[in-house]
Amino acid sequence: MLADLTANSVADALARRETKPLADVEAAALARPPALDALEALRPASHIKIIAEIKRSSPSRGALAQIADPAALARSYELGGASAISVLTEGRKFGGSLADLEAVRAAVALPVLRKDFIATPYQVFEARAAGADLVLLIVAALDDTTLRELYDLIVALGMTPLIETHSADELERAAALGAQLIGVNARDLSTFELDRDLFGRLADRFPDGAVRVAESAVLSPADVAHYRASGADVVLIGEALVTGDPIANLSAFLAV
Ligand SMILES: O=P(O)(O)OC[C@@H](O)[C@@H](O)c1c[nH]c2ccccc12
Repeated sequence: MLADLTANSVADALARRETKPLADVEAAALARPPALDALEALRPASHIKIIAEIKRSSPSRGALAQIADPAALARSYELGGASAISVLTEGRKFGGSLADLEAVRAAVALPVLRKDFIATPYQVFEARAAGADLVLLIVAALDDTTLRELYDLIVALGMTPLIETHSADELERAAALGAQLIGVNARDLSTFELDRDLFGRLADRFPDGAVRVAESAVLSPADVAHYRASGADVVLIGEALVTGDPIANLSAFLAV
């Protein structure tokens, strides 16, 4: 399933490349004002930090929310105290687009993450051209050579890679990259099964100094407290924020 999601995202990027050649996207990426310092925004603090996600649907959960105006939702996230915003740009299963990312970028002063199945340099240039400050790389979807190439390109463009893992072995691969921002996704992207305790089991295997991000499966403040107690610096929350009152939910999540 992860392989299909990635193959589809790469195919969609190749189709866009027909009308927007790499040289154009590269030029647009380099013409952007510099990316925001996401590592600074997500630096460990005395309180948990939240990356708030804009996601219309997912293969595991189906339709979640219409989100006619992603910029307005992003402004609510900013008002509610989020430290960064994640925008799903995958179109087929998650209902997102690069236009969503651009609209969000224009609406808020927070760092913005391109959340997609990134496997080619073209997609990284697209992210920067749309105004992304962070780009997600999923270790399970990439071989080490590609992972290194994309990681270095993200950094060279002034952005911050968020390296997503789902096992001790993948955490080691993230550490070998020198990654400073590493996530553990509670959801296995091959089976879509949730393991809420995976983050806790892996928390002390993060490399020294890395910012520790717990991804997925937060529905209540108790879930945030559980991740915090297990060592998370940051939690990435989608479903609970797009289906409920974003400002009220953020303030409850930040109060733990
Ligand atoms: O909606 P949730 O359970 O709060 O999860 C958010 C986020 O972690 C999830 O959307 C996600 C994490 N990693 C991904 C990779 C691709 C697509 C989606 C994701």
